[in-house]
Amino acid sequence: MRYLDDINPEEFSEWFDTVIKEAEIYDYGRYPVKGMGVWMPYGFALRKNIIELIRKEHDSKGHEEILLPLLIPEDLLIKEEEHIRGFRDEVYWVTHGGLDELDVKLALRPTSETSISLMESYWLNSYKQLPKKFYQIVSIFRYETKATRAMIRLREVSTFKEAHTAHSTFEDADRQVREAIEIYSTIFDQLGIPYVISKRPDFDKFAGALYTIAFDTVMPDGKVLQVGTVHHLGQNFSKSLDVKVLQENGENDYVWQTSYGLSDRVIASTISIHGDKRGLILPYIIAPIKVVIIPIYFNDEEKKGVIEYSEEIRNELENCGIRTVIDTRTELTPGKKFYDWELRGVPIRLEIGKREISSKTVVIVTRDELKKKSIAREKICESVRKEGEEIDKRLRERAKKKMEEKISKVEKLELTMEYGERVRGIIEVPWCGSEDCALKIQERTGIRVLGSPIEKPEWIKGKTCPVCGRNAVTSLRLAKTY
Ligand SMILES: Nc1ncnc2c1ncn2[C@@H]1O[C@H](COS(=O)(=O)NC(=O)[C@@H](N)CS)[C@@H](O)[C@H]1O
Ligand SMILES: [Zn+2]
Repeated sequence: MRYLDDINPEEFSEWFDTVIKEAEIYDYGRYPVKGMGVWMPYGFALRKNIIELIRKEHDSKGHEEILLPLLIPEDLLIKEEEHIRGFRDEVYWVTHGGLDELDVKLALRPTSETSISLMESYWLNSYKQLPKKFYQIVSIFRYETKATRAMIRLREVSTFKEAHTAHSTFEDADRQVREAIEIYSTIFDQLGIPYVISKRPDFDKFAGALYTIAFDTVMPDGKVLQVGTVHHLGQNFSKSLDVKVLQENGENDYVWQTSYGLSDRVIASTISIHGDKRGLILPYIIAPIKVVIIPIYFNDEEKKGVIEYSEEIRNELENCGIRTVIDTRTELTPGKKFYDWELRGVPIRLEIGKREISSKTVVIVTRDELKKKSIAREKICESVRKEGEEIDKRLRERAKKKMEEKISKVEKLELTMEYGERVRGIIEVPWCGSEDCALKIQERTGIRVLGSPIEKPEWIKGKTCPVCGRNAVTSLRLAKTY
């Protein structure tokens, strides 16, 4: 099997670190600051396409893109009590300007609820302006003390999309949470990343939130990665930063807020979930290079015709917006070229030799199936687009099936570390709903509580909580996480 299924954590991190380097996506570990990596040209183009997809979904739902300063003065950052308690150990501070000590310490933003709320206290004064939906795609900084990893756990999170919304009522903010869940579901579906959506336990919600909803995916090594989160912030930040609007009833009231974030982990999971032993398999929708043409000839006589035919096809594909390259390198054999472009995950390869010219066809090989088939030269744009859609559909379905195989319902949970050590993927247990029991399960098994499904599952009917024996009201998901 070429795919990475059931690869163990060490092998998987070896595969990931090697592929992002060899495919020239991301240079990690050589830049002399821990937790900060470099986007290389091909990786930057991939990141750009993923950002465009994220932008499109936010813009289509009435979000306005803004840009807030990187630095947050200490007195502003500490305004919301719970927020700063949660972030205190993670904040980077700027203390000097040149040789001068700054009179106020400046934080590198770990996230921007405080700075956006301050600006909203100037911008917002009437309910007629609400709901307001802002977002920015920036670098944020967190002094992560757990092991840092390329794209997955960074100290400079270089692709951080943070959305911040303001509403007249609690209910409208709740509606926004549901809209954010829709936006994230669409983004992950387009990237073929499968996910489970869970309400985090209170002991693991975002600092300053009323509640947190998280998108988790299962990586090839069976460990779970939190790839997106949505938070209902209540009036916590609007009260501490005095964001009030004149309501319809003539009262001045604090706005209700939400925030939701994605990061470089979206790129890391797209790479990891679809990759195989040969390297990347990039979904057609976000591949920087959609088609690579490999001209095949055995002498200069043939070469001229084959290159001409290839250029004609490349030009036609480029003209219909399909990024296509012809690999004319003379120092590599076709076989070496196949290997190189498969490593880079280019979704479609066209092989063109003299036979194709005479039969007015091309040989097409899709990166996920790696099977050759001959298709007509005419309507090449349409055929390539159709093949691209088929690739993305197959990638999405394969990934979803793989994840579902790694989710198991467990009625009798052994509350031991040995049991926890053996867990791969996600386990779901019946749960009484008490956070105390959830904490006990986490402590006794050593695996992380992801939270509970947002819709109550049927299967827990008549089942009991593995800790207290009371009737289950919902299920609790647990997993080894990044
Ligand atoms: N150190 C990190 N490296 C890479 N991604 C991270 C890191 N920390 C968080 N993330 C990702 O960023 C997402 C949003 O971060 S968060 O803390 O949960 N939420 C916020 O910061 C809120 N302000 C919403 S933007 C997380 O779901 C996770 O996928
Ligand atoms: Zn219980």
